[in-house]
Amino acid sequence: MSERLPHEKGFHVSWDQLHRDARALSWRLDGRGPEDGAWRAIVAITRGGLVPAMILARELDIRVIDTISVKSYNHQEQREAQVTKGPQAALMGDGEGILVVDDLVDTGKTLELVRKLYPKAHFATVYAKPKGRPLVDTYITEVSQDTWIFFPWDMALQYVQPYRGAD
Ligand SMILES: O=P(O)(O)OC[C@H]1O[C@H](OP(=O)(O)OP(=O)(O)O)[C@H](O)[C@@H]1O
Ligand code: HPA
Ligand SMILES: [Mg+2]
Repeated sequence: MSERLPHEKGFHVSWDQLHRDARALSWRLDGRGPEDGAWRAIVAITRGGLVPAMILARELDIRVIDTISVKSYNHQEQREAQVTKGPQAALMGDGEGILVVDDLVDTGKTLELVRKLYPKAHFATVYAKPKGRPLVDTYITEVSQDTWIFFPWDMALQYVQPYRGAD
């Protein structure tokens, strides 16, 4: 977390916004697969990639879906990523025709690791920050590096005091 916090700004994403942005991502990816425009499968990077992956799979009519789990570790300031669960090797090959999906790219460490494993895959995220942008092929919305993106699964509705009448 050391390099993740504190952040100057917050970008709050509702379920509705995420749904719209993931749909927009699917329109951008439609017909761009290597064989007649088709994608062979979607691979979601857990856990954040699972929700966008479902929406893309629905929009693009892709029914072969697998996952890759990447865990980040802190070793004296340096964040290292490690794969703790991979997708089916027979499905993946070098990644040709595979759409690898995540919710966002931040420093790019996660995508860097997955890219090394599947260099021919297409990497798509809904959101991107400048540092990670070179590692993603297609994304929808960019936010600055000092912005923390708050996803709907990490939030809850809360009571707020009226503008007049607090304390
Ligand atoms: O570009 P990076 O700096 O690597 O950061 C981006 C990754 O970090 C978050 O996942 P996290 O590792 O927090 O796990 P989660 O998806 O299970 O929440 C996010 O969902 C991306 O996968
Ligand atoms: O901005 C972010 N929001 C949520 N999770 C994240 N993981 C890396 N960066 C972020
Ligand atoms: Mg993640």
